[in-house]
Parts: sequence; structure tokens; C-alpha cells
Amino acid sequence: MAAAAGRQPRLWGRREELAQAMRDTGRNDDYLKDTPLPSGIEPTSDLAHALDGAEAVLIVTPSSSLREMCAAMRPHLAPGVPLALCCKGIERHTGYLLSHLVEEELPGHPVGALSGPTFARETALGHPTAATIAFEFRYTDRLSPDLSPAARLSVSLSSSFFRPYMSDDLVGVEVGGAVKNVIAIACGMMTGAGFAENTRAALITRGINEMKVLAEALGGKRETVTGLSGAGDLTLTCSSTTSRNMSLGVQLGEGKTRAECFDGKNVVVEGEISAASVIELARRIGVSMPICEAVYTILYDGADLDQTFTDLWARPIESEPRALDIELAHPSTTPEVQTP
Ligand SMILES: NC(=O)c1ccc[n+]([C@@H]2O[C@H](COP(=O)([O-])OP(=O)(O)OC[C@H]3O[C@@H](n4cnc5c(N)ncnc54)[C@H](O)[C@@H]3O)[C@@H](O)[C@H]2O)c1
Ligand SMILES: O=P(O)(O)OC[C@H](O)CO
Repeated sequence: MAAAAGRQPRLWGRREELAQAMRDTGRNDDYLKDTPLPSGIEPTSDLAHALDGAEAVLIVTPSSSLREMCAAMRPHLAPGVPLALCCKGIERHTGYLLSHLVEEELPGHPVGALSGPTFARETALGHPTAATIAFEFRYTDRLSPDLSPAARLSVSLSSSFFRPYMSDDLVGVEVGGAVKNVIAIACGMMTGAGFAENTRAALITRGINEMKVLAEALGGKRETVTGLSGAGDLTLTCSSTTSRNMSLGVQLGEGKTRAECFDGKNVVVEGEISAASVIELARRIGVSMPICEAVYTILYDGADLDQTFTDLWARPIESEPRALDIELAHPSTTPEVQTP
């Protein structure tokens, strides 16, 4: 996107042979086979060179590699360079939002996020795409807001087909990105088990509610969750097996073992880690997230998938929104469910 917007980005990867192949062919055959790279990109495996003179850094490695990546970048970053996270997740065991992790590893840098409904391939093909770029308001000078990292990055990346929106609710944006992947696994599981559109719409809508309660509990805003980085990305991710999270869920719902999914290939599925990190965090701060909890118990406690979703639907009856603080016992005589 940066190159398409007229910038001259350096694209760092750890394998020199892939960087060389990209320089030679103008394509990234390992990850975006049918999509030529725009001119202006400089692929490199030299991290010091990649970061030399950089005005901003977009971090696109998976969340599980983030601490390692920060340590590798530390000696080469100029002071104060803004860092934008494009990975989506919450760190396991610490429960840190990824921006918190980066602030700990690389103090002194404004840290933000670029998030939203953006399948890489479609974005690279130039399909009209919108996303959110969030940095906290403390990085905005009231007298020159156009020089804030969110504003500068938004302008630098925008093109006729890529439209960033700015936000100062980093917490809300990060929570949306992490939770949507877990809900997409749930959607996939129920799809794989044979259910269809009613079920998917219910999971998406109640999934948005889970995002809201977690975002609010962590100091984010409910409204952010209804934006591109929340409802937008959740809708995309729960719509098709183009999503790796949805695809994993579908395969598990169909009865495959984890080892059989993706034909045994090691595919990055952020929601698998986030199911654990989100639930560990939610339990610690006393937030109820029943759909994420269902995914967690299936993935980590070996719970039976069909029984877990039957139980999810048989929880006490609540009001929507949760204005009335009452719960009604669910009738125990549930009729037999007919799966297609
Ligand atoms: N692919 C998408 O459509 C998309 C869209 C938006 C956000 N994201 C997010 O971006 C992040 C990365 O996803 P992806 O789809 O690019 O994954 P990917 O598996 O396609 O690519 C990950 C890249 O990171 C590299 N990598 C992994 N560990 C590394 C390490 N320790 N050091 C250096 N490089 C390392 C891999 O070699 C690979 O090039 C995830 O958090 C994902 O949720 C992906
Ligand atoms: O393929 P997924 O499920 O990791 O989703 C990719 C992006 O997060 C979509 O915005």
C-alpha cells in the first residue's frame, strides 16, 4: 500500500533467498503468488538497512514473533520513529495488548495499530479497501494535529483504493482485532458442524458484544467496536474460508483433527493463541465472553464441539442490551436439533 501510494518502502524478511527472488522477479511467490509487487518496493533481508532512515515502521510478523522482532529491531531504530502494528492478538500469559508489549520492549516510540477488514491478497490486488490507523491522543499536538503519527501514516498510505480512517482509541482497535479471530473460529466451527446463516449472524452480533465488554473493561470505547477494526473485520473474517481463522473452525467443525487441518501445513491462525490469551485475561478481570470461552474449552480443554455449542445456546436467557440485570433459567426440555 505504501508503494502504491507513492512511498518507497523497504520490505524486510528474514530469508535472503526470498528477498533476492522478490528483487529478481518483482513477485513474492511464497505468499502472494499471482500479485506483482508495485515498483518502488525494496525487498531486503538486512534489518539495519531496512530501518535506516525509516520515517515509520509497519510491523507485520505474527503476534507470537513480536517480542523477538522488537529485540531484533532495537539496535537499528532511530529515536522516536512511530511503530504501527499490523498483527492482531493479545500476548499469552501477560495478557498484554500488543502495543503494551512493544512499549515495554521499545520505549520512547509512539506505538499504534493498523487494523481492519483487509485480506492481504485482495488489498494487494487493488480491491477498494478501508482500515483504521490508531495512535493514542497523547501523540497528537493540538496545534498541528496533521503531524500526529495517525494522520501522517494515513496520508502516506492512502491511495485511490486504500482508505485509512484515523482513531485515537488504540485499545478498542486492538481488542477488535484480537477478538474477531476467536469469534471467526467459532463461526467456522458451527459452519463445519452443518449450521448456516442464522447461526453465523447470531455469533457475529453476540461476538461484537464480547468485543464491547472487553474493550470497555480495558479502557477502550464501545463505539470503536462498531467500526472497521471491530464489526468490519469481524464480518469479513466470519464470511468465508479465505480467512484462516474461519477455515480452521470449519475444518474442526467437520471433524478433522488439528494435525489434519490445512493439509498439515503450519499456517498462522492468530485466533488459536488469542482464544487462550483473551479468556485468560477475561477471567482475570471478571468479564464474561461465552463464545470465546466455548472456543477456548474446545481448543484447550478438549471439550466436545457439539456439546459445547449446545450448552452455549442453552445458557440462561438474558436481555439485549444488558439493561435488565436478570437472567432466566433456560428450559431444560430442548427439542432435538436437526443438523443438515
Ligand atoms: N494475511 C492477511 O490477510 C492479514 C491481514 C491483516 C492482518 N494480518 C495479520 O498480520 C500478521 C501476520 O499474518 P500474515 O498473514 O502475514 O502471516 P504469514 O504467515 O502469511 O506471514 C508471516 C511472515 O512473518 C514471518 N515471520 C514469522 N516469524 C518471524 C520471526 N520470528 N522473525 C521474522 N519473521 C517472521 C514469516 O516468515 C512470514 O514471512 C497476523 O497477526 C495477522 O493476523 C494478516
Ligand atoms: O486470514 P485471517 O483469518 O488471519 O484474517 C486476515 C485478516 O485479519 C483479515 O482482516
